[in-house]
Amino acid sequence: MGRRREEEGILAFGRELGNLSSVRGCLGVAAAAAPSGATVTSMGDEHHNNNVATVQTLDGSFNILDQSDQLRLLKEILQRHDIELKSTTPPAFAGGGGANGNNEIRPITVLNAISSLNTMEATRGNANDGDDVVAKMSKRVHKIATEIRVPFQRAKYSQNSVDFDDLILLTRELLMHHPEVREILHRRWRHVLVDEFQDTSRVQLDLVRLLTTNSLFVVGDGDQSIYSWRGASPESMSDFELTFHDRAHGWEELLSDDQEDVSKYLERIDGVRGGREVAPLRVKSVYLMENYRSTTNIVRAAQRIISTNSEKSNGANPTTSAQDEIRRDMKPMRGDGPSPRVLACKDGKAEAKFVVQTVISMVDRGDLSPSSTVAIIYRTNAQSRLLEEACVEDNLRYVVRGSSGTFYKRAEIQDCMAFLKIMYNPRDRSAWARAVKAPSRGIGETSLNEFFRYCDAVTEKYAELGRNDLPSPLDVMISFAPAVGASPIDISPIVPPKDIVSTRSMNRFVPFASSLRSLRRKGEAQTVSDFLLSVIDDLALKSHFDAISKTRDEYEDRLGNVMELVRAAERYKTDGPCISFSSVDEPMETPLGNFLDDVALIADIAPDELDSEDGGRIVANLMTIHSSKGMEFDAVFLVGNEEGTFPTQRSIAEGERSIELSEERRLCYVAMTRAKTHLVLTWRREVSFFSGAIFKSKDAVRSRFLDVLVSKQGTVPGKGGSHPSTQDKSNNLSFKNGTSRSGNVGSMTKREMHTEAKRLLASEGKSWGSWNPSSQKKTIRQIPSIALKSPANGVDQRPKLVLDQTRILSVRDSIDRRKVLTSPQSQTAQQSMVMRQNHHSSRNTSINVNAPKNQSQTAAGHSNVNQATLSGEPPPDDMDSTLFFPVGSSVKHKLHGRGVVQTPPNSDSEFSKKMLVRVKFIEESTEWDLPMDGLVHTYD
Ligand SMILES: Nc1ncnc2c1ncn2[C@@H]1O[C@H](COP(=O)(O)OP(=O)(O)OP(=O)(O)O)[C@@H](O)[C@H]1O
Repeated sequence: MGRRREEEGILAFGRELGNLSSVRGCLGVAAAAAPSGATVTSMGDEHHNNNVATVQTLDGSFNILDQSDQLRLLKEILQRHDIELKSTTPPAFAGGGGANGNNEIRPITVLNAISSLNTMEATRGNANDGDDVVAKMSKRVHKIATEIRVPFQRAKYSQNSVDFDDLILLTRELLMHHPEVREILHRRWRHVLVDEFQDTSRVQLDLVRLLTTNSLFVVGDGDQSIYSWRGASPESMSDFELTFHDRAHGWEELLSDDQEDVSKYLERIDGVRGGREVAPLRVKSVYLMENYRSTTNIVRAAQRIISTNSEKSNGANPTTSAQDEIRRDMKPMRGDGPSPRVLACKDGKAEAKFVVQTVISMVDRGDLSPSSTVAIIYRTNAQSRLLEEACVEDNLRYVVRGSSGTFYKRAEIQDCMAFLKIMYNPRDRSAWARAVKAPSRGIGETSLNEFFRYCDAVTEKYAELGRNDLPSPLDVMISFAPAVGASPIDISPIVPPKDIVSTRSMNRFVPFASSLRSLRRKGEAQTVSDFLLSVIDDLALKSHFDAISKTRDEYEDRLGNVMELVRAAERYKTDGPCISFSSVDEPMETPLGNFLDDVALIADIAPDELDSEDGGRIVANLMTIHSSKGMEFDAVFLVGNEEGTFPTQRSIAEGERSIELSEERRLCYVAMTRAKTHLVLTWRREVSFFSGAIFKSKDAVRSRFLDVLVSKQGTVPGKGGSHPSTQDKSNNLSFKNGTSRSGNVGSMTKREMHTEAKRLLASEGKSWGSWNPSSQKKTIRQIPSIALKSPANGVDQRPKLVLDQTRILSVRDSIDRRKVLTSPQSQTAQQSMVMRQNHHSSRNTSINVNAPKNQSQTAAGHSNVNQATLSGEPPPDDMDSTLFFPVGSSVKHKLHGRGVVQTPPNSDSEFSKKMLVRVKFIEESTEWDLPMDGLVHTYD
């Protein structure tokens, strides 16, 4: 509205350079604007460690050091101070000193420690960023970081350079201690907008405060705060009012030298004369109560995950927080949609297959169109491997989003593969080029070319001599190793290396050649997966992955990927030793060859980017939860929901109310809220883990997040929640404003409920108009609660609807069942009859706030029906059908015999509510939709 652009400051705190421009600009402006002498780091003396003797200065043309620049500088400083990151004392436990399993401290750890100390120093006196990290630092890391923190700073500033932390910390310091600089920025930016406010750290918040004069607009969702590991403080959002409300300006209490009357100050910077009254800041919170993205069922399911009730450790005395109230009042605008589904799969392979085939069948059935958007979301990058393979196998187009890219193209995977390739096909020069650099051995391009030239010379000489025992490049490299016993091939007398290979290169080749010789021997005895482990150990690849990782998380992510590669190689473990050099001339089908071929097939198909010309087919977007932030998809599949995977083992170890576990919960919320219409959550009954030197399988435990979803009581049985039986049954209406996904209300369709509600209201002489939401917010109760009588005390004017626990009528009598299930058609018809019958009983017995409990139980139980006695494990009461009978699992039915659970129809949102399971029976080869209580699992 005619406002000058420069009046609006948009702050972005992301680490990506693009996003940093505004913060850089801020410091740039500040530095340029600072009067001579008020240089950015002059506050070093005042506020930094007193050891900073020399005042360093930055000018406006400073450059920003990225992490590799920082590490280089750090190593220099460490060297100058004679500080060794390696320790002479043996490690107390694997990974104790550094992430790479030995007692070496990683340079990145020191860098992060310095960052935390700087933040602590800058925010001294406050419970602030860095405290936790400092508390968790080892003594040695703390000591080193303390010793070199100041020299490191000084070195940076002397080069007129800053790092990412400095951008924020220095700007904050500058604005705190130089009112003239602050004023320049206040004049320039009168309106500040911060997006993703939930991800701001305390220091960033200070910066926002310092820049705020009289207008600040922040947007965020505390439930989506997923970057606490990067310093984000989820409280930024909830404490917003506390921070700003009734303050004269943002920087109140942050500055000691702020003397000027605020109204005069604002008049001055506005250029307005004449005593305008300046009101204190008033925080106005606007809750966006309409959700245009997701269906009601998805919104309610996600709310169940995030609600504070689900965090109660013992389920006792569940209270509803104000935040929960607001969440519950959220009005989804897209109708109910299908229920989110929870499914158990046998293992990772079955899970991947299920997800991919479900996507394909959803398109076939018309639930999705080819242009629909689909995401397959997982917690860690390594999980993409099986999903990618399943996509390739079933010809589903896919793309891996996020920086990690497709599995087999990840750096650490390609490094490992390079060694396998040179073992299998030593003439693969690209593999050599990669292998010699993993890790760096000082073998550069020149040395490598010398090696290749020497190989060529050997080939020529052997041809010239007419010899048919031409050594491979691997033989050639191994021939450089010092002879151990009788060397099988001694090439040097035939082609002397010194004519081609320099001494410098030869010195580099010798240790590498020794490693390769020993590895080749192992390859002749070990399976592919064991051999891969030998490659990783013998060549110290973990240290290499450590060195190429910027953070500990990145290192762990890489290790996770590599272990996933080993797991992929396990497929060939019964095929014997991976390589055989006994018949070099005859290409043999070796396990290693088979593995490489299979990988090549997947790697070749795996797209880096999708060709838009190849449109017309649906694309699955594979990504981690973190990468999915901000996106939305018609269908979302969230996989790997087991304890230890999601939430992660590390967060579980921290305890139920830990920051880590809360963040996992928010991650789950973020993932679920990416879905617009379809949401499927899967977990694996069996997962494998690496123990000692082998993979072991173990029974997985369903994620506590899924427990919350499938538990009718809305609590977490076992893992931090009380057992369902101890819970208040009235908590059953899990998706209050939408539909119930489980059986209790599911016996009535929504239309039926409305009709029923109207009928009851009419009989009570009430009308829709008399029903008012209690909340002042825009509360929408799509299915109003109805009661025959209002409570006597008249406090709550909302009538209540109490439905009984009835699911569908269990036709347990075998003769009845035979009659009912004579054909799929008659079964469906009969089933609806059963549903209607049940509905009838609900109406008569249960829509009554005063109905005695046993009355509804009688209706629910239909206790006059004979109980079928089937051997096996009956389904527990608090689970839904698809959960308990995973697709592909074997089941037994008294009449139909053995069968296999089929994919349920996605389009039929009533299906899971009716607790039906689709089964294909072996003898009849017919598919039936049967009530789950007539089925039992078979494990043979
Ligand atoms: N007023 C509206 N009318 C119709 N659709 C809307 C409206 N506002 C938002 N939407 C749609 O709702 C979806 C979510 O909006 P948007 O991405 O802005 O939400 P968000 O708050 O940034 O979500 P998140 O933080 O969860 O990623 C988008 O598809 C958007 O087009």
